[in-house]
Amino acid sequence: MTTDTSSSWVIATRESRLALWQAHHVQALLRSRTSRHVELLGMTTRGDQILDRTLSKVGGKGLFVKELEVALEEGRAHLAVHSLKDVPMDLPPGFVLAAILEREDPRDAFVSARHASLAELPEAARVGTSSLRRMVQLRALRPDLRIEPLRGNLDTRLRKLDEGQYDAIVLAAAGLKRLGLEARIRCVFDADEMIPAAGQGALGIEVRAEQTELRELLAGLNHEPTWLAAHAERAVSRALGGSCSMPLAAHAVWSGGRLVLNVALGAADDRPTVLRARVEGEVRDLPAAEALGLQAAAQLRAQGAEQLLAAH
Ligand SMILES: NCc1[nH]cc(CCC(=O)O)c1CC(=O)O
Repeated sequence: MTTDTSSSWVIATRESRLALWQAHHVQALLRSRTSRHVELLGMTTRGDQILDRTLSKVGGKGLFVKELEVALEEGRAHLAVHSLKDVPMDLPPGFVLAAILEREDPRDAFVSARHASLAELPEAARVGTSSLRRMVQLRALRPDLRIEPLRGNLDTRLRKLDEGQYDAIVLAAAGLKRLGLEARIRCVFDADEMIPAAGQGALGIEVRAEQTELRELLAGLNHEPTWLAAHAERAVSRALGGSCSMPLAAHAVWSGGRLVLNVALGAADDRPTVLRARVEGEVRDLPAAEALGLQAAAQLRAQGAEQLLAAH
């Protein structure tokens, strides 16, 4: 089924405030580079319908992406804008990432009404967070805290904090900044101490592989340093099995022309173990970026990643 969309590019997007901000951002960038109309097609995904449950228990991040891919497949839309963090490591056959935009702040943020930082939280304070990755790292930093699941879109999470369900919450700085909620951030975590998720803070644009004209247009939006860093991060996850029920952190930064990749892997159960590794290299192309990711994964395996993964 293909409709006549020859005069416009249609962007498939989820309808959360953050997703719409991101889609409008890409729409504006594209409008300055093409004479075609650029329109949005808002959609509700399975992931949005079940926001009250921990995602890793109901099938993972792919739930935010699938419906958008169906729209691309059916020709109702041409490109899908995603938070790269939510994009599974392997796309279905026929789909490609056409561009990754320059990364916004990749760090996690600490939000609280009464407390200025994690260190200032009283003993046994309740901290809400939505990801296993944050849970295991928070537990390593402050074993006394009561770390509790927190689901929902950004506004919902902030509301639950404001209602007093938690003493503090931890979430991505990028989302808060994009929505003009930066003032809610009391402090950001050092990315070495609370390592971000693969792709955090970056936007990925997905298209059907055969859309050559569109891919050329989107190549102009690609930010090469972010593209390489994100692929190194994503390679770690793929090498370890790529499941989002895995509390894996992977974050790469450029330093003096070299790419430095920090990774951490925790246990999904109550064990306090967090394995960490740091690798770096001169990375000039995609194969080198992915090789760096594999090297980091190998270091985690050498420390016993298998036993942690086996428990999932
Ligand atoms: N998992 C949901 C999600 N996907 C992307 C972001 C934030 C923006 C980004 O990382 O690009 C968030 C919210 C969060 O983790 O707090």
